[in-house]
Amino acid sequence: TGSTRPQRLLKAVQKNASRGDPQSVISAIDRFCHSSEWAMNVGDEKGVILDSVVCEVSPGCALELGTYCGYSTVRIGRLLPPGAKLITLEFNPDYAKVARQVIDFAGLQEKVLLVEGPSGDLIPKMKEQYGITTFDLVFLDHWKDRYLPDTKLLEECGLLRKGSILLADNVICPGTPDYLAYVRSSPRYESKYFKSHLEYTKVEDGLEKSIFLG
Ligand SMILES: O=c1[nH]cnc2c(O)c(F)c(-c3ccc(F)cc3)cc12
Ligand SMILES: [Mg+2]
Repeated sequence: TGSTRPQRLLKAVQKNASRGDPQSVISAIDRFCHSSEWAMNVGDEKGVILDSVVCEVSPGCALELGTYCGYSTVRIGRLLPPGAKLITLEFNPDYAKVARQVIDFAGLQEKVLLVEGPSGDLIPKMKEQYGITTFDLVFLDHWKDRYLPDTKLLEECGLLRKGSILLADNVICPGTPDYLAYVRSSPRYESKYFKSHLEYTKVEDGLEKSIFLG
C-alpha cells in the first residue's frame, strides 16, 4: 500500500534536514510544500507572523490546537525561553505519529508535549492532568468549527489570564466566521487581523491575534 502525505513529508525532513536543527526542519518542510506537495502547515509567510508573536509573548506555557505534522510546533518550540513548555493537541493518530518524529528530529521533545485526542475532551483536563495554571499563548490551528467552542472552554476552565494571547490561523481560508465575530465583538478581547496568504499560495488568508482582557 502507498504512503500518506504526512509520511512523505517526514521522509523529506529525514532526508534534507539536520537532526537537532529546528530551522533545517522548517526549511525542509517548506521546500517540500513549495516544490513537491502542498500540505496544510502554517507555512513560511504566516510562520514569520507566528514567530513574531511567540517572541513578543515569550510564553512560559503555550498551547497549540492542531499539530498535524508538527511544523508550527517546531516553529513555536524553537523560540520558547528556557524551561518553557508547549502542549500540542492532535486528534488524528496518523498525524500524531508523524509529528512526534518531526518534533524529535528537531530535538524539541523536552520542550513539547504532544497529547492525542479531541481538544474538547482534553482542555478540561489541562489543570489536573498537566499541572497547568494558565496559558500565556494559544495557537488555534485545528478544525474551524472548534475554534469558538474551544475558546469558550478555555475561558470556562480558567485557563486564560488577563493578557493571554490567542493567535488563530485560517480565519479567512477556510475561514472561521463565528470565531472572528466573537473575538471582534466581545468586550473581553482586543483583536487584530494580520493579513497574509494561504500557505504556499497567493490566496488571501490571515492570522487573528486576540488579547484576553480578563
Ligand atoms: O483543516 C485545517 N486545519 C488547520 N489548518 C488548515 C490550513 O492551514 C489550511 F490551509 C486548510 C485548507 C485546506 C484546503 C484548502 F483548500 C484550503 C485550506 C485546512 C486546515
Ligand atoms: Mg492552518
